[in-house]
Amino acid sequence: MSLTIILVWTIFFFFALVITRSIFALRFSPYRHIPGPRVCKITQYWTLWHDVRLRRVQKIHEWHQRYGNVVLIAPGEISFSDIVSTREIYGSTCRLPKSQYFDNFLAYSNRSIFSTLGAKEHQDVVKRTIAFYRPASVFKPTMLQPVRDNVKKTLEQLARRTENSYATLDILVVCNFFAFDNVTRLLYGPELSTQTIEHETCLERTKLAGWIKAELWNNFFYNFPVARKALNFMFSYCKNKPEFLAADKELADWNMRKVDDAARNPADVAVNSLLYLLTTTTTPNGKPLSKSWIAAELLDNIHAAQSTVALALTYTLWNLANYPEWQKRIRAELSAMPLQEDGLPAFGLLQSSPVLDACITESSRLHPLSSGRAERVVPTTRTYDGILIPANTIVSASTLALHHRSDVFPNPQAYNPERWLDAEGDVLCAMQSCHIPFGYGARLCLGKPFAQASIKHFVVGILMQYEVGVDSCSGTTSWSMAQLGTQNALPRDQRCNLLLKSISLPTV
Ligand code: HEM
Repeated sequence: MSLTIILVWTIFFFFALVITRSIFALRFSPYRHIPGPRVCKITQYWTLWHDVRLRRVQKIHEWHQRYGNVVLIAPGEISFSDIVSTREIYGSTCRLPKSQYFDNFLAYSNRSIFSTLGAKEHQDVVKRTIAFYRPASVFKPTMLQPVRDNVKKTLEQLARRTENSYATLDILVVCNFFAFDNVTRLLYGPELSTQTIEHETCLERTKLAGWIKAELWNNFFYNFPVARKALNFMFSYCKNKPEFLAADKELADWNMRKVDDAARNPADVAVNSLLYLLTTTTTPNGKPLSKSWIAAELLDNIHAAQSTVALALTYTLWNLANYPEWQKRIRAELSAMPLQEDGLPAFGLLQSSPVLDACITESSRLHPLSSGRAERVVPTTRTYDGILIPANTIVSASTLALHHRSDVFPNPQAYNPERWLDAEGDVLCAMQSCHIPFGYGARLCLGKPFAQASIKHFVVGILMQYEVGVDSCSGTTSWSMAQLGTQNALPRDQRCNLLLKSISLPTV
């Protein structure tokens, strides 16, 4: 047979396959009645293509705007953007298991709390640490003081860099350092945490840049794990592996060294750290937790806490830089608060500061930071929002679409903290229900109270010292700040240059 005939037959079979698959998907598939782009009904590759381009989250939001609350995003995968379905998917009643996507978050071959799939298994492991993250624990002065100290140290560092007047700085880098120092302190305690805030070029800090690069590649690697293996193999003999390949392993090794240090010198582990809790906790049959599970849980907490908090801070400051009138209103609120010895208002007062709250909440509505794939699996055929969903379908809620519902948030693209100050009764209730930056229900973010306390302290510290502005020459624009559809939604340019101008707030 000649090569031409083989080629013709190959093309013929390919088209026959595509046509058969399309006819099946559009006429006979159990998903044919679900609204969504036609191409998504036929193949999963269209959504996958947007995923590796880091545009998945935004695309799904666009599809919700076009097709409504229920959208088929790939054969067997459905996204929702209404609160009733969101409650059913994530609420404690149905307790749907997480999808296999979370296998990507295994560390040292262990499942951390975050990557545990089944509801029952999750209930068993979350018991170990849940009390550690509760407001009653993290809002204790012993837990909050290190955060406040880190704000102070960051401000001292900024004062040197702004020479007490003004400068344009990449605030994302500053926020990354702050978030990293905070979480490492929470996890490992003072002896084993970074404690390097003074040294901008220390090992951990230079590695942060690599971790951000690795984050940008993760969507590709999660979809094509073989590609990661192949690249790792190709570069295995290179001394200097590209940062995006080496960073994850370096962080994992660095974290494991902390666990080893703790095992060698248990006296160095502070009693209020997560490491202490994990090393002193036992399984139901009285055995200590395995070293690799402890390390996996700590590593997962770094992933969960570091870039999310850094980005929450960055976007809050970016929005305030664009709306200086809200900075003034926060400062007016703060000016009525007496300051503690460390120069910041007491946390109790920050907790009841409606303008500050409204500005941070509105920022997290416009820029949700963990808006990736919170997928769950429907075990049996059932109805959501009046639509029959076959068993084993992967379901998720689109955080971006919920946060931009125009019936709940009029003019949803606008940064308008006033909406949170004005709303009451049912309107406020609907807004709160559709605002899920920390997830929802049974798997709600454990670190939410700690994250909120860190964000408040940092924003207040900055606004008390500086007017934050947009520097039109810096290259940071709304375009460069548009979020990428990654697990932690980074800005497109991975930087945020803001102008910091010193001010002095009248003291009380
Ligand atoms: C602004 C900052 C943060 C955001 C936006 C955020 C967001 C989220 C979201 C959306 C989830 C749920 C994911 C899912 O349902 O699949 C989650 C889970 C989790 N987060 Fe956070 N997070 C933040 C900060 C933190 C911090 C500071 C910590 C730790 C100190 C933390 C620890 C965790 C853990 C352990 C889980 C897993 C919970 C479980 O499965 O039971 N997060 N986070």
